[in-house]
Amino acid sequence: MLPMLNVDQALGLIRETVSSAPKQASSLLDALGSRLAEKIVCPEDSPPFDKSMMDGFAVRSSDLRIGEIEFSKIGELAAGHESTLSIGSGQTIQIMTGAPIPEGADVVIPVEQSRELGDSRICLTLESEVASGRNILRQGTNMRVDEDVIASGQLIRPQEIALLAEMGLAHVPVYPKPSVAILATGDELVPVDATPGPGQIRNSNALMLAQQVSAAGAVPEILDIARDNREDLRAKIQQGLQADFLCLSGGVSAGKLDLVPSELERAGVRKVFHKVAMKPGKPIWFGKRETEPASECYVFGLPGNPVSSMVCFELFVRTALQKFSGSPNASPQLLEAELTKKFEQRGDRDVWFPSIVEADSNKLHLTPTNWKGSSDLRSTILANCSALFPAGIHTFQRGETVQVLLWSGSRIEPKLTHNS
Ligand SMILES: Nc1nc2c(c(=O)[nH]1)N[C@H]1C(S)=C(S)[C@@H](COP(=O)(O)OP(=O)(O)OC[C@H]3O[C@@H](n4cnc5c(N)ncnc54)[C@H](O)[C@@H]3O)O[C@H]1N2
Ligand code: MOO
Repeated sequence: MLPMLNVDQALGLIRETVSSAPKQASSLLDALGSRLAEKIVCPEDSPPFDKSMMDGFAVRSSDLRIGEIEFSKIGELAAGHESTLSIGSGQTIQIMTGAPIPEGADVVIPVEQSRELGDSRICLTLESEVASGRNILRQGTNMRVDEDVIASGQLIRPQEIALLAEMGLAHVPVYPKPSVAILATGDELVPVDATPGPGQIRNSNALMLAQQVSAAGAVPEILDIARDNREDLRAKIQQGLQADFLCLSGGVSAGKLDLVPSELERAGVRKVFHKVAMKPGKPIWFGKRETEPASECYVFGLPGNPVSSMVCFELFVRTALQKFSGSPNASPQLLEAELTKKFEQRGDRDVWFPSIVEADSNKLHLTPTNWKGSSDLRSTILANCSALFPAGIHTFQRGETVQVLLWSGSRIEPKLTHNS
């Protein structure tokens, strides 16, 4: 029998298997959270003209010296307007922030350094020398025409939207946000608002996975629970395969009613891997339906235990979604943190242990929770990450460095010291 894959090998297979989605045009309003599918080249200089950075008086620097100097004011210029006047020696135009610098001027003296003398006479007071260009933002200072300004694959955040808007790009090429169907399987499951009968439990995985999908920038659709019979499962799998991704939970291990792998293969989903040497999450299944490009679907069979589903999503599904969405480096972002106490484990699988990572001014600190296993959701409430404790090492000492996977929707809080 082949040895079970490790997490890195499984991630490698996911990156090899998942291609990025065909690009499409998106309006700027809808582009938030998508990735750019082409690099963006600057179509015009920014700023497009030399502009004033202060409300003040535009003058020639050659007229300036320390002390008080009188000027004749020949006009006023607000942002959004252009002056037809040219400034000569001894002349000034009162200018507002953002207005184009009038011809002849090469300096703006802030209004705070001015005094009206009446009869269009202005006195400017200088306490130190002023060089040409003071308080003027020259055309093209921020970016020049034909420069590459945003790389393909860049995540579109509010500031990308603003820069694209500044460049006049109302529609941009993006990788579309993936649609993700979520299919919980199991005869024991009832909807969250139903009262469980004997042997039944509530379907908590579907809602959790939907939130993880949203946090990953994708679009979830929760399907009705599939029952542990081939007909129902088959019909719901067909429904789920219409999405870009299908995430099932449950039914992937070795039980008699674990029908998911065989029904997926029957539906034309080619298995890429089944089982990874990790805890929680060992029975995870991954495959791709590739009948025609238009109906490609990537399928994850996530183990039904809630913490297993959650951690497998964070490690594997997120990585696949990143690749599909055009991320240039799709992979879980692992941080390094120092153990606050000794930790011991047994077992032959790498353990991704629900833990608390906190920050002080110079490092991250890691405290494992009192986790009781794959069904123990409660411990995850205190936690914000999984800490990786590799198989084969039984004792991890306080102060040792461990790798940490921050969960989606979680943040790192400052570590409270004894004095605080
Ligand atoms: N003989 C073996 N048995 C098991 C193995 C194995 O290798 N050999 N692996 C174990 C491991 S590890 C895990 S993890 C589980 C995963 O099993 P399945 O993916 O087949 O999941 P189920 O058996 O359907 O459910 C497991 C557990 O989770 C509960 N569950 C399922 N769906 C949901 C849901 N939507 N919301 C909340 N809870 C859910 C379910 O009731 C079970 O208690 O298999 C081990 N067995
Ligand atoms: O791998 Mo299972 O997810 O331990 O419980």
